[in-house]
Order: sequence, then structure tokens, then C-alpha cells
Amino acid sequence: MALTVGLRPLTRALLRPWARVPGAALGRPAAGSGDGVRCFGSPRVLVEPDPAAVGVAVMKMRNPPVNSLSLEFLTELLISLEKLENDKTFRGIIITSDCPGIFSAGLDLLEMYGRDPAHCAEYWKAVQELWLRVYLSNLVVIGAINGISPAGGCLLSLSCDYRVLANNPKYAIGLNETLLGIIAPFWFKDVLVNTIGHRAAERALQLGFLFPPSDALQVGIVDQVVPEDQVQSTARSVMAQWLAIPDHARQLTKNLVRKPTADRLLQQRDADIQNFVRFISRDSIQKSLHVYLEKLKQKKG
Ligand SMILES: CCCC/C=C/CC(=O)SCCNC(=O)CCNC(=O)[C@H](O)C(C)(C)COP(=O)(O)OP(=O)(O)OC[C@H]1O[C@@H](n2cnc3c(N)ncnc32)[C@H](O)[C@@H]1OP(=O)(O)O
Repeated sequence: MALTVGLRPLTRALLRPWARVPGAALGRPAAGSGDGVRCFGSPRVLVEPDPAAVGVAVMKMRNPPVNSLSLEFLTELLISLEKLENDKTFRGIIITSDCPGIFSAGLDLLEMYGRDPAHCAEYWKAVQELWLRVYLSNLVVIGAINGISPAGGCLLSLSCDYRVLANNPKYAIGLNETLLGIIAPFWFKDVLVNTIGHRAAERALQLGFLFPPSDALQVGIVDQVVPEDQVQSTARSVMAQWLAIPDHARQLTKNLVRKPTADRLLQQRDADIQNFVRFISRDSIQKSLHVYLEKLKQKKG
């Protein structure tokens, strides 16, 4: 899949420090790992081969405190995913979080608040890019959702082939954009409709539902809810089932099902960026974001 990234300077800047992280250089054996064992990642994205499953990588998101999807974090995720996609050792990835209780707080509000249009455009391009990369990945992608997963975190989860959610009432998942006074873009909406159906998506999107685990399972936004300490092992068992299918048949079928949805964005990426920039730059939207960020601060104090 040839995707235009438009992130080259940042990508290069990010690649350099990796070489300085012992054992973290992409595609090279890690310090302390066995010969030929690949252990790679970046400061915020830990990627390791699953010791219990051949051909499977575990990707842990580590952007504390809440794994918000900042531009730098998105870029690191993109690079790691691209490397995995190109490394024939791997057939599947389990995406999970290294931040206790939080899968991902979604898009980084500070990338959209008080920023100039050029920054917002670059940011949105990276958001699009991550979605396309995960959604159309040739690898089997399983989400081991071990924490709360609102908005962009939910989109990331929905883009996996299968979602396992930890059974903790605090770990809600959903597209809650309306609660922030913003609107989920059409491609977020499309993925939700594809997953839970039109009527359920209509309610969930308008009301900004964050589904706790039992409701999430019932509506179908996740495929399985398991005790917290079984999320990884369940993800691994599910992975084995998906990897039992010949890659070419599974990949072509995935593409058949997902391409029309991805094409809707691919055909209008620039217009989507312009819409986002116009929308997010409005005074009223900036005010809503300000109020929401203040609420997050006050919650603490
Ligand atoms: C056309 C426009 C479409 C745009 C689409 C947007 C999609 C999105 O993804 S918008 C983001 C939606 N995300 C949320 O609504 C989640 C907001 N965060 C929370 O509800 C909570 O932080 C949490 C439940 C995830 C975690 O709660 P916890 O008590 O553990 O931590 P906090 O004290 O709330 O947060 C710690 C720290 O992190 C900052 N923060 C939290 N979320 C974000 C975020 N999404 N972006 C940037 N920063 C975030 C929070 O303000 C705290 O910062 P300080 O320590 O500096 O106060």
C-alpha cells in the first residue's frame, strides 16, 4: 500500500534518536535478546515479538500519562507499523497499552487547540494516515484494550480486526466527540456504522456514548470482554485462529470488505484536511475545546 505521508522531516527527526536507544533500533536484534530475535520500537512505541506466538508482534503504546495521539506519537506509531508490515517475520500484531487503565485518550487536544492552520493540517494528515495504515493493514491486527478508549482511541480500536476489552467498568469505549462540542468525521462514523450498524451508531454518535464493557459487548463495538488479567492471552488465542487462515485469502477478503470505506477518504483526503482545519479553527470550536480542557484540569483539583 503506497500512502503519501507528508511527514518526512518529522519522520527523519524521530528516526535519529531511536538509534541512540539501546536495543531499540528498528529491525536490529535488541541488546540482551537472543540472536536473530527482533525487538524494536521507539521511545513511545514498544514493539516486541510475542515470545509465545511465532510471527506475532506485541505493540505497546507508551505515551504517558494517557496515550493521547500527539503528532510525534502518531508518527512513531506509523513508522513502527510500516516496519512491521514490511518485515516478513510478522503476520500479526497485538496492539495494547503500557499506560495503566488507559488504552488511549484519543487525539491530542493540544494539537488542535490554539494551533495555526498549517499545524492542524499536518496533524490531521497524520491522523488520516494512521487510520489508513491500521485499517488496511495486511497483518492481522488485534486490539487488546486494557483501558479507557474514547474518540480517537476508539477509532484505533475499531480499525483492528478484532477487539478484546478488559472487564473493568472504568474502561469505557466509544466516539464521544459530541460531548466535546466537536463532530466525528465521516470516516470515524463509517467505521462505527460498519461495526455496530446504522441505528446503534446514530444514537451512539449523537449522544457521545462511552460504553462500559457489558454494553460495549452487547452493542458489538468490541468482540469479547474478558477479565483484565486474560486480555493478552485471549488476544493471543484469537490471533492463532486468524493466523490459521492462509494470508493471501484473508488479506484479499479484508481488502474486499474494507476498501470501499477507506476509498471514501482516499478520494477526498485534501478536502477532508481542509474541512478539519476550517472547523477546528472556528472561534466557537476553540472555545469548546478550551472549556473541555479546563474541565479535565478541574477534575483533578
Ligand atoms: C472535526 C474534529 C474531529 C476531531 C476528532 C477528535 C477525536 C478525539 O479523539 S478528541 C479527544 C477525545 N478524548 C477525550 O475526550 C478524553 C479526554 N480525557 C479524559 O477523559 C481523561 O483524561 C481520561 C479518562 C482519558 C484519563 O483520566 P485520568 O484521570 O487518568 O487523567 P487526567 O488527569 O484526566 O489526564 C491527565 C493529563 O492528560 C491530559 N489529557 C487527557 N486527555 C487528553 C487528550 N485527549 N489530549 C490532550 N491531553 C489530554 C489532561 O488534561 C491531563 O493534563 P494535565 O496533567 O496537564 O492536567
